[in-house]
Amino acid sequence: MCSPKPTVLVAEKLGEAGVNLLKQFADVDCSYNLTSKELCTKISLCDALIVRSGTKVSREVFESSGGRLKVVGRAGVGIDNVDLAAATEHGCLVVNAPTANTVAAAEHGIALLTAMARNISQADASLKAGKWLRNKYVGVSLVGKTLAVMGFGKVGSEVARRAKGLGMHVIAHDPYAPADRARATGVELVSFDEAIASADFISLHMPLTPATNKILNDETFAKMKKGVRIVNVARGGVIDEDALVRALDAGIVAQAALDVFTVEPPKDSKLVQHENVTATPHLGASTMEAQEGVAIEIAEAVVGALNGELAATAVNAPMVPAEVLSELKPFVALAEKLGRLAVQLVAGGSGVKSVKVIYGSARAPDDLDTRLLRAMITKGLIEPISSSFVNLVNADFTAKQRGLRIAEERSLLNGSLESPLEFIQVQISSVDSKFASALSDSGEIRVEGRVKDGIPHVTKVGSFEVDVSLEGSIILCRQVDQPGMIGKVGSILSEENVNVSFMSVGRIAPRKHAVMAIGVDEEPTKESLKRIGEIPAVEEFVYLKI
Ligand SMILES: NC(=O)C1=CN([C@@H]2O[C@H](COP(=O)(O)OP(=O)(O)OC[C@H]3O[C@@H](n4cnc5c(N)ncnc54)[C@H](O)[C@@H]3O)[C@@H](O)[C@H]2O)C=CC1
Ligand SMILES: O=C(O)C(=O)COP(=O)(O)O
Repeated sequence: MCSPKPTVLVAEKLGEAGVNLLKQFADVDCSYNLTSKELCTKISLCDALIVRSGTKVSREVFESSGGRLKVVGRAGVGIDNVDLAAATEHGCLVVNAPTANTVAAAEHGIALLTAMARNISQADASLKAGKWLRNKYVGVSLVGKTLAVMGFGKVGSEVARRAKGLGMHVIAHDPYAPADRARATGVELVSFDEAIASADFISLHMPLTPATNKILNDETFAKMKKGVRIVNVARGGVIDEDALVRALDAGIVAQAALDVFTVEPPKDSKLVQHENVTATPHLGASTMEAQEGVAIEIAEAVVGALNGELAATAVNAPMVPAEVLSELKPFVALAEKLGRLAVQLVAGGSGVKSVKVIYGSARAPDDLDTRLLRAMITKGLIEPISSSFVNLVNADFTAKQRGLRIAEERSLLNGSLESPLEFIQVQISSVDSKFASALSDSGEIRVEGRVKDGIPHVTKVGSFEVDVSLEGSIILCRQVDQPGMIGKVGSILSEENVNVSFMSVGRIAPRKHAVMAIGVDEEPTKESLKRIGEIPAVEEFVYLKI
């Protein structure tokens, strides 16, 4: 029998508090040191995967999951070991634990900086080998020296604060960091060239991206002060390691202290064995405190994501603050239902390519984040007509892949600022409709909805005003407006024991055309739908599953 609990694969050592937290909610499989093949085999039985930096979560892993894998949790910061594009394409959320190991990484950076400056590891090894070399291991002082912090993010800024405490003159380079935040720490932001040319010490704290890959190379080493010292607790790949060996041999770089390597564990020992290199095996985040913190942070994020909550630390989906989310929640449901409604009104054979969404709101345009709503409209539009599974993670990607363009517009209203939205309107242009009355005067399918008492309602179909809660399924029916129509349709449905939850009639003018919208709790049989269609005054009708 299938277990009702989700299964979480923990593929690398995770703090006990995190594992215990996961166990309250899921079946937890702690399997370390899996080969890529073993991981690919296991993953098809897992709903979530938790890794650190030692596991490559490649495209193959997502492909092998057969759609079951919903969340990858990175128990740490760097997500360069996770194929984010593949995760997004497979609708798999990636979350990380971005804050719990910041101080540990910064402290390790400072530990390496000071250990390197005073030859601690070399002197220790020499003493243990029975030598007493006091003249060989004369170090350099830190006070008054210039430290360039490359990447002034969470770790970089903590390193900067600590280095200032050691009496160093700290500058930083970070193209995206706000200058006032740097200034508040007493650090000047400078250009890349200025940073590397004026530094006595360089400490690397940027993520590994295509732009930072091998950012320290033969050319940039040549621009540095002779005798510069380098610390790397970021990612090995930001340094061209062969170029670093050459720079060390040439004396351009006097010393390097490295916690991270392009390939881990490093295959080529030339760098690690170099006598001017101090090396640790990726220990930046490895303190008792950081590992417990990271484990709890990631376990909470993964459990939340498996419960359908939007993760605050999502890496490949919009992060929606809790207060914004609770405000938008009923509109999220409305958005999906309007998408479902609109697409079911399209006549078979018309490809849906162009959709316009209008958000009616009294709030200023930048006070409404529509990414969540757009994703849910996309889900509503695509899921009824395909086998794709669409969620917040892959909505934009899936729409793009299907050639579906979604344009968004704001209609600024004068109403109350209390609610984030008054209405959402979905238009599908250049298609035929199986319910001609859903077409507006300008020829596109148009449905509009509002939230009433927390429940989504459709309030407009084409040019007809209706009012039906979008809870079960609905029958839309256009007829010549005349007495007795509601009774006729209602009695056909009651004969079938179909419960009518809601009924509303929208008409252009008395005794002309009207559109009747009927909400039903059960699915009517084909026969009863046929009988509704045969009522003489009925001109067209459609049954829609919401
Ligand atoms: N050795 C270890 O165990 C650990 C390593 N790390 C690594 O440390 C690095 C920094 O982590 P956090 O500070 O938490 O990340 P963060 O995202 O807070 O900071 C990174 C900073 O780098 C900047 N940046 C991006 N591109 C840049 C470029 N081309 N030049 C200069 N700066 C650039 C960003 O604007 C950002 O301010 C990451 O690579 C992370 O993976 C983090 C924790 C532990
Ligand atoms: O958080 C990070 O980016 C790290 O590099 C820490 O890696 P780890 O979790 O110790 O494998």
